[in-house]
Amino acid sequence: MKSLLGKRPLIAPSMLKCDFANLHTDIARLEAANAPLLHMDVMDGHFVPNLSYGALVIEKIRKCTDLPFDAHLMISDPEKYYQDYVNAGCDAITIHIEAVPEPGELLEKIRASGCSPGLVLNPDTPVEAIKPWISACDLVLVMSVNPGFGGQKFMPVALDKLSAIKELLRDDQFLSIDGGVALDTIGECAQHGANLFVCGSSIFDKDDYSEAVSGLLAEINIKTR
Ligand SMILES: O=C(CO)[C@H](O)[C@H](O)COP(=O)(O)O
Repeated sequence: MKSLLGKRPLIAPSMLKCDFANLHTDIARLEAANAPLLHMDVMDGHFVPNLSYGALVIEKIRKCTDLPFDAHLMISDPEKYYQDYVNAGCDAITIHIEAVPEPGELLEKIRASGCSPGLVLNPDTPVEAIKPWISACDLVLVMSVNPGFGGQKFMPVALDKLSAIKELLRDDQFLSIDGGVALDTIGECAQHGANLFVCGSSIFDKDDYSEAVSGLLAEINIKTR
C-alpha cells in the first residue's frame, strides 16, 4: 500500500458489486479504467447480515491481476482468520473496532505478516473508539453506511468523522470512506480529508468503468482545487 501514497486520491472499486460470473473480465475492465487497487468486501453473515466471499476466492483473484488488494474484514473473529487473507495475497487488511475493541496486538500481527494494517469504524461508532490505535494503522476506513450491502444511501455523519480523523493522521496514512460514495458525495468526502474512496454502485452500475472512475476523480478535483 505504501507504493500508492504518492498516487492519492485513489478510487478503490468495491468487489461486492462486481460481476461474479465474469470476474476475470470485470478485473480487466477495472485495470483498463486505471483503478489503482481493488477493495475486497469479506462478510461472514454474522458480524454483518450478509455473506460474500472469503480467502479462497481472493486467492484465485490474486492470480488474475497485480493490482494491490485492500481486504475489508466484516467478520466477527478477524484474529482467527486474518492469516488466511495474508496467505491469499492481500496487501492491506482492515479490521472493525466493533469486532476487536482492543486491536493493538492484532494490528501488530498484521504488520508483522507484511500487510498494511487498518481500522474501520461503523457510522454509530465514535472516533474516540479508535484514537489509541490510529498511529499503528496505515489506513483508517470510515463507513458511511451500515456495512453489509452495496447500494445504500450515504450517511453524512461520516463527514465530521473524516475531519476529526484527518487531524490525527500522518501524511503516510490513508483515510478511506466506504458506502454510497458517488458523484454527488465524493467531492464532499474529499473536502473532509478522505483520499481513498471505496466505490461500488458508482462504478459497477455503469456501462463504462473508465468513464465512471474518471468522473469520480474529476469531482474530487473540482471540489478540492
Ligand atoms: O462495505 C461495503 C458494504 O458493507 C461496500 O464496500 C460498499 O457498500 C460499496 O458499495 P456502494 O458504493 O454501492 O455503497
